[in-house]
Amino acid sequence: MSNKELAVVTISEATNNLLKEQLKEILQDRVKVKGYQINEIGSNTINSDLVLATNSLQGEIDNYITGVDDIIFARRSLDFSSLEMLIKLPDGKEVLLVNNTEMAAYETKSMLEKVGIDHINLQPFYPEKKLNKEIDLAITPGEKGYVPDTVEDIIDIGSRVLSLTTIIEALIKLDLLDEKADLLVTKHIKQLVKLSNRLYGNTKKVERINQMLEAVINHVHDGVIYINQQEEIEIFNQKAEEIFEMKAKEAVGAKVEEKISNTKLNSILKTEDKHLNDLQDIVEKKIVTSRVPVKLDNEVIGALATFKDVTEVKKLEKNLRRKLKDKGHIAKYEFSNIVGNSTQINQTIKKAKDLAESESTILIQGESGTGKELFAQSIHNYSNREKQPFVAVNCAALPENLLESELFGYEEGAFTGAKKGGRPGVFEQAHTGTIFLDEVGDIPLKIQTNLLRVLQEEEVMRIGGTKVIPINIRVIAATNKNLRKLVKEGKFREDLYYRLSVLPLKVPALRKRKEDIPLLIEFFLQKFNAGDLVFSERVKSRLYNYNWPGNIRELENCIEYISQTCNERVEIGDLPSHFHDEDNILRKSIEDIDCEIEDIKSELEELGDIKEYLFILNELHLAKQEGRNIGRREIAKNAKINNLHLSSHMVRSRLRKLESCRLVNIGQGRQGTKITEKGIEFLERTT
Ligand SMILES: Nc1ncnc2c1ncn2[C@@H]1O[C@H](COP(=O)(O)OP(=O)(O)OP(=O)(O)O)[C@@H](O)[C@H]1O
Repeated sequence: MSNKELAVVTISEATNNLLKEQLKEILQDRVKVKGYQINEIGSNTINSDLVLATNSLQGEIDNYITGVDDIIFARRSLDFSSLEMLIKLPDGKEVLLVNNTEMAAYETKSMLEKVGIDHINLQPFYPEKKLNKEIDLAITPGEKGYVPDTVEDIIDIGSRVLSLTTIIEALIKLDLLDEKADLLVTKHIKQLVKLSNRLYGNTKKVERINQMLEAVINHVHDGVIYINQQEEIEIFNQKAEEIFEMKAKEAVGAKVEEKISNTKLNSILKTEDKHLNDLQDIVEKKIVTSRVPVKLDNEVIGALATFKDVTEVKKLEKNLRRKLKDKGHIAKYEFSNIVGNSTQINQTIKKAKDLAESESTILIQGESGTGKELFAQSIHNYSNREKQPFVAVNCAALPENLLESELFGYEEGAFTGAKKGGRPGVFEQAHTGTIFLDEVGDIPLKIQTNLLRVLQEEEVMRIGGTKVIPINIRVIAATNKNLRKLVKEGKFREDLYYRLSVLPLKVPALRKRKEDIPLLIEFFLQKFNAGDLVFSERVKSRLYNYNWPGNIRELENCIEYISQTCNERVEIGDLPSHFHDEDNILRKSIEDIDCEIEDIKSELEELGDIKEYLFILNELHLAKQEGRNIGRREIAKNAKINNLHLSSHMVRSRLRKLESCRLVNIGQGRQGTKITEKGIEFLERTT
């Protein structure tokens, strides 16, 4: 369930239930829908993100609800299917129009008149109203209880449902229009088109469909075309403009065959058959088309088609095929390939082995480069499916339409060069084996819905296909994102999250299992044939204390870099620059300082007599303690007194060396040279 909430406020319980039902059907589990009857609100506060109240509560609702900024007053429309009966009533017939409030009665009257029911004489009637003449017929939108007993016949046109405009307004406010547009259009388009045709005849065309409907149609990701009985185009959405490279202005009103050859839409008017997911070449493009007749009273009044352009997918597909071929569908790694001996990694391996034995979906979570895929492959190879395929798909690497085809496949002929029998998606390829959905947190919402269905029903339908293919797979998903957070933000379906995270496995970050670093360094040195490289103590310490944001992958890259750039010995300066960035280094440990001091000591020893360096540092330290400056001449003089041969020139070169080790700071002119904190530490630890 999403964390968004919508409150529906009405007068009657019946209306409340009806509106809630309608909203739930559209919003499904994306938004929590709560119902309140106005009289029952009392002192209860409503904390929903959005309130949808019936129109008759305008002006009144403020007395009941405070602190809610967003209130939509529901406009409601009729259930179109019942209008036929009203059309058949004789002209001028007097009819009671019964509703639960005065406002609602007048609203319904005006709505009926707007849709063309203006040939009968509608008399609004509501509870307080007195009936001063006898009328034998009442029309009511679901409020039969208010019809006076004297009335003989009642036509119940059904409760008024939320108008499309209101639904769209709510979806916009809940930030869900993009996601729900496809669903809305399929639900409403047929009804509205039917109505506009039936009630307005053919003289008034697409302008009869309100602007909001057009907005919805234009939001749909597929091209949409609707033709009437005369084969004239009435609806031509923006996506259709793109696919057919033609403006709607040019298309609407024209015969479909004159504008677009080969849509086969006009034949649907005659055959009345449905054609779902056909693959066609239209305007030199590969298009997946679905066509359905639109019927009223069993009479075909038009035909509707949707078009999905798959040309682009085809191009991307080629590259992807190549990549996948390189990859093969086998899992190379086993648990024994996982390098490390820390308690953390050993526990993770143990848990993974336990999980491998079950058949349930596993969700592996961990930072990037921690070895999630390595674990997924090892789990597969440890499971009963080890001899079956292991198919990995990186959900973040592919654009939406390509990912869809990658997962679910295409039917025969979808792409030039595609194999006979179409191309199976990874679900089919992984049949009887394991599918590894890497970066699962990056799957677009639209595909999440399909994915959930495949996981629940254990069957797939290829794009352009009609048959369902049963599949038997074990799913391992991985992500470096916080899926729970994505669910809260509405970016990941909660139901899918629960479906995937049946068995969670957390792979620890490298910085949390430092003991493994030396083992991994050794392992990668062997891998890159650089086993005889010697690391200085400082390098070892730096690699140990580095925070490794890219985890093992970064360590692997680092060792590869070193193996190519260094010979024999690796010094601190040989590491890439970001290894020197303070932000990337964990707070230094005592061992780290010790190692560093050892390194400097051996470096200075190599340069000559270390005593000379220690003498200079000592002189600087004494001067610092006494709060005076000391120059290189004075140091040279004092050295002589102590039987040490150090010319002022020699002092200068040694100071430079000490500065490069950050043990001293050489100041300008009279400022003189100062020992640093690190210099003092070095002195204390070395003497
Ligand atoms: N414990 C380990 N022992 C040896 N090699 C490892 C280990 N963990 C990871 N690797 C290696 O590190 C690299 C990254 O691992 P992998 O691709 O499995 O990480 P990941 O967590 O799936 O990364 P991402 O989240 O970026 O997809 C691979 O080359 C893998 O072989």
